Amino acid sequence: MGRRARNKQGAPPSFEEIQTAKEKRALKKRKRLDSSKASESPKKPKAAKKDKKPRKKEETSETQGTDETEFPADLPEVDYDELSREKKSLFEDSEDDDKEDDEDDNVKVGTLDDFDAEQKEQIDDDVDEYDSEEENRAKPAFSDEEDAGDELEMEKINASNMEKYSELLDRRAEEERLEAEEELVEGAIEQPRPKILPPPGTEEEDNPQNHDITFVRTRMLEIVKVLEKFNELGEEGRSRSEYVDRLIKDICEYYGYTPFLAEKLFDLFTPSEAMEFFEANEVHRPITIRTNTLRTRRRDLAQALVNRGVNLQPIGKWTKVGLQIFDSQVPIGATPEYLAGHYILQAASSFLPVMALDPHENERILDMAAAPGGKTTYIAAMMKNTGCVFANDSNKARTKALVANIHRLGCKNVIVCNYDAREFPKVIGGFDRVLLDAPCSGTGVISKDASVKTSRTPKDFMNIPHLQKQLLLSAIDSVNAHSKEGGVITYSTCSVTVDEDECVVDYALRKRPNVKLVDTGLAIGKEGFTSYRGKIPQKSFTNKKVLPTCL
Ligand SMILES: C[S@@+](CC[C@H](N)C(=O)[O-])C[C@H]1O[C@@H](n2cnc3c(N)ncnc32)[C@H](O)[C@@H]1O
Repeated sequence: MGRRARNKQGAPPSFEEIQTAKEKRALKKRKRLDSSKASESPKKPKAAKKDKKPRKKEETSETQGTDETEFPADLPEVDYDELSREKKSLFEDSEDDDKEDDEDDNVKVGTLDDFDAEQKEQIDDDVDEYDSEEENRAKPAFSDEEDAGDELEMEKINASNMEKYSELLDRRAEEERLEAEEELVEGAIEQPRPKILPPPGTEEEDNPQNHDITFVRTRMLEIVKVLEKFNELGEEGRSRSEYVDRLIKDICEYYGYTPFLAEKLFDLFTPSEAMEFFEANEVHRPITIRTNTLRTRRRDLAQALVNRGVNLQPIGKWTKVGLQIFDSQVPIGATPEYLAGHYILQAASSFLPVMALDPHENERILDMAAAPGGKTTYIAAMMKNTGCVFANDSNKARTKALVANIHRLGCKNVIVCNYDAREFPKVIGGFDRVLLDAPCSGTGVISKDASVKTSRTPKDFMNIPHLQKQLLLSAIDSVNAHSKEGGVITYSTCSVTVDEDECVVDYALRKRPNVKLVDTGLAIGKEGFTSYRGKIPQKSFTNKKVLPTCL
């Protein structure tokens, strides 16, 4: 069965990851031991050269602590080395307009240099101790198999090796965290057939243990471990469903979901994937912006924002318009560049439906559920303000934000309309491409809207898919199947449930046999479900868009 793409950010390590890390660490320890022995050999006089104080663990965490206080709690932690590298690569990026970019390649961004200097200053204090450690310990003590050679060269921290040094510190902190997590789980798990479930009759919710979140968290991890290897670890006389029931209750207690939604979401994944999913929903998504190429280029925008004290980097290789914001001395939604429409605050994932739609210049495009316009304005930019985009939304109040964004971003090829999109084929048809970014339950954006955890009911998962199915049929009926290059529909939601995604597409394919699935051409993402509880007879839908074949 295909599984959903995992969002690794902020998620706890899976048990497989813990296991792999454990083996890696054992290997490293052996290497360290070997190299310590080697360092005692008289051939390495350096190890005994100076009498410097050994590095203290707390100093590493203190540095991290300072970093944390420098940033607001809702912003992600920053890997400054990575950031610095990415910043530099940002200015080496080849954008669409390569020629102009070449001219700007030598542009000097003062704050980038300042940033490098600051970064160096920050670690300068550590350098002496690092030197001493470098000399007192066996050299490859931090080393991984892959970079042991490089580290042997690291005589002293300097501009060229400070990134490596920082990576080593990060790795060490990560190792310690994993070890702690591992001990937590293994402490209870390593004995055969541990008794994790409360004895029958003591399950009552007034049992104070069931509300002690540390206890509940440990138990969740233990139960997941058992469920992953039930035959080996399941307690005799206890069924799998007893473990699952306890786990669902613990998920509700710990993360605050209703039992209905916790179970619905849990059922989409393996137990450890489910835990990663629930954990990821507790972590704020990165703040990202999309460059409005109708007004500026990403390089110029980045430079302007860096000059205002914004720490940023490109989102990834798959987008040339996205930037991730780490921290900022100014409100990102109120800079002069924002007001001038040089960018829009937009989740990186929301670029993807538009990239899959792949709008071309001079086409006629329908965005069926468009407010507040993040995707409409991207479509307009990709079309370079040519052709025509119909931006529709049934909610009149929301069209105000849509109009405001269209104006701010300078989109001149957009017509805003306010219909129930189910009626759209009767209003106007013959579009080259249609985007249906459907209204949905929001189960994929719980980190943004935690109210979903308690507000969604079983009825929602009947009514919402029903509307989505009707909208998708309208989308298909609004497209011109004979369109030269187009005839394409992209269906997207912010939800992870099969009812709202695969089942909706499956329904449309059955109702409109002239339609077929085509690849999105996106470089990221994973295959979705090919079957789910006997519901989906079709092939995988993820990373597919809908293409009506000629009638
Ligand atoms: C997920 S949001 C769209 C977000 C938008 N595409 C963007 O990128 O900014 C779904 C939208 O569908 C609209 N909507 C709900 N039911 C609709 C219907 N029957 N016809 C058209 N729009 C509808 C909602 O008002 C909401 O604005």
